[in-house]
Amino acid sequence: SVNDELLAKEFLGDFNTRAMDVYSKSAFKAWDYNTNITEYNREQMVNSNLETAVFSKDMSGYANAFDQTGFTTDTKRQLDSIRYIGSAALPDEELEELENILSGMESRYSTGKPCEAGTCYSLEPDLTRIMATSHDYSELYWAWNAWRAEVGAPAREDYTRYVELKNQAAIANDQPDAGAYWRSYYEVDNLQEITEKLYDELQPLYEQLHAYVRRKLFNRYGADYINLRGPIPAHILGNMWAQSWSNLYDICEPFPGKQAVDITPALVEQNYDALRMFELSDEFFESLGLIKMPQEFWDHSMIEKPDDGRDVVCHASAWDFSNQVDFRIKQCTDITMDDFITIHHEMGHIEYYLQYKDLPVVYRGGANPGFHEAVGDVLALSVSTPKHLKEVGLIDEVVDDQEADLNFLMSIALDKISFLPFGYLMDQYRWGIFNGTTPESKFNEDWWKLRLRYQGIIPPTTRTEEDFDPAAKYHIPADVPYIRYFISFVLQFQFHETLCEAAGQTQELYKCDIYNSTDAGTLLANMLKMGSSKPWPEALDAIIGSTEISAQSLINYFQPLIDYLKEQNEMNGDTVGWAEMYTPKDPE
Ligand SMILES: O=C(CCC(O)(O)[C@H](Cc1ccccc1)NC(=O)c1ccccc1)N[C@@H](Cc1ccccc1)C(=O)O
Ligand SMILES: [Zn+2]
Repeated sequence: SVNDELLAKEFLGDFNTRAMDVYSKSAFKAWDYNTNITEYNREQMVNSNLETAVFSKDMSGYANAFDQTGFTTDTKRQLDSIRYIGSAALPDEELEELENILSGMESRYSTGKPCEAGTCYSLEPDLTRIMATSHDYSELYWAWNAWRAEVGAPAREDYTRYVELKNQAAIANDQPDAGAYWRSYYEVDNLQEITEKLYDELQPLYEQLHAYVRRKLFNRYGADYINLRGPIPAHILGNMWAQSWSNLYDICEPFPGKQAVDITPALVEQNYDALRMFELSDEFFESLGLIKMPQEFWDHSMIEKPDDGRDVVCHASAWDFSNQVDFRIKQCTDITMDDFITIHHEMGHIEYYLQYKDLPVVYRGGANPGFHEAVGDVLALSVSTPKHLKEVGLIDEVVDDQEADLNFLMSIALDKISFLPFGYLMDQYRWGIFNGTTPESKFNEDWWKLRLRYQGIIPPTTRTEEDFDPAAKYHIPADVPYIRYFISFVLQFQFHETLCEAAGQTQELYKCDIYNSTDAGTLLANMLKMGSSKPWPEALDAIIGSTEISAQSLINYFQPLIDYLKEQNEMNGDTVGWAEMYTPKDPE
């Protein structure tokens, strides 16, 4: 083996040039498929991925040939990131099988359209709108079941083979299973302990919100469907996966009519379209002195669902074409507050791409995947404040008192606190499958055990192993890890706290809006510029001055609401938790 750092650096330079070319070609093929799902585009993408895998395998061989003794940390870090190549480590035949399974699962999910009485319903926007706006127990029941029948159960066979191939690839990358391989992105040997500790600290907040919301749903749907000491039926929480409950704001509002916080009506009234929503978001990023979206972004992004009958992957994503020029968002934007927030989330990914675009390709990633998910959400915390929404004309007046504050905190909690158990359980579930704890015979049973244990929800109707409900959530058939979002939801409040200090905002954290603060922007940008060139505690230290991830900032932010929820639950005589199992009545 070669112990020559000059040679290693020459190899790394050569790799960087060739990798940009190879990755760029396959990104454009993937873009063509994602924005126009056809058999031809699918095959083009699969073949391109197979070519990329040949390149990755070659490069991994070269990187492995170096004896790193005495090499600098940076050279070692770059070589190591080239050595581990994911599914490309599979033999050609297995890799092709996996690529076909992956694109097949993605197609099934993205083209799924359940039909009823001659009308067919897409997930976005049709079923999403029903789940968000309907108060009809049986209509919600239909949408919830129809989606799972269409894209869940049919994915089960593919998923079983997917698990085998993913584990085979992990072993070829010196990892015991695919879950261990995914966790290795975080470069710590105790990620499960870290996330479990965070969850234990946050669980009390969730169970207060759960009890409060259960009471409100009891008032709406009655004792036939809601048990005040039990779990909540999964289909009446305003979201297809019960992962964010902001669409229940109308029945959860602490002080009705005191302070409007839902801007969906205003967006529609003021004739906002997707482009104007994107421009408003970009303007916020620019106000911090961050890099604005380049012209290519505006020229080539797909920000609306095409109306020419094409099938597209509607689930939002942000793309880096590895050529330091092309950066795009693909989103089927609906004119809602939810989608306005998602725009910031996706633009946060693009901002990260722009900030690290001149680093070596191997360092063009988040400090850890949770960092990448947090960037846009941090800015959205400022954008969502009544103060900011008034400044951009989306609400008429700001009421500045305790009651208005609680209304606002409730609207944010219904997104952020409700998400925590879901963000936590998604990969608990998949880690359990990958390490063999959950056998194929219990794929659905174990899913609902976790959904009950962490979210306190139950299916509205009996589920069996004929079903495969996890596959009704994009990230499962799309092979996208999820613990990144749980970590992001904790990190984003630590970032928010620090950026608010940098912006000289001294009042309560939940009132802070960093708009126009280039001091805050600079602090954020300096961390983003690091990409994945250093272990994530160093990036965390660079922005917040500590290497520790902590739930304390999130708890501080919501403290007034937590007190309110405890008071309300006690006043209603409601016990927190969901110990009493029951079966909701079937809808008429
Ligand atoms: O899935 C997303 C947003 C899509 C995305 O931006 O995270 C996207 C997912 C994805 C899609 C295709 C392939 C891989 C990942 N991720 C990115 O576009 C992305 C990922 C890593 C780096 C840069 C961009 N959000 C999650 C969780 C979430 C986050 C924030 C608010 C609400 C909900 C969800 O909807 O369940
Ligand atoms: Zn994201």
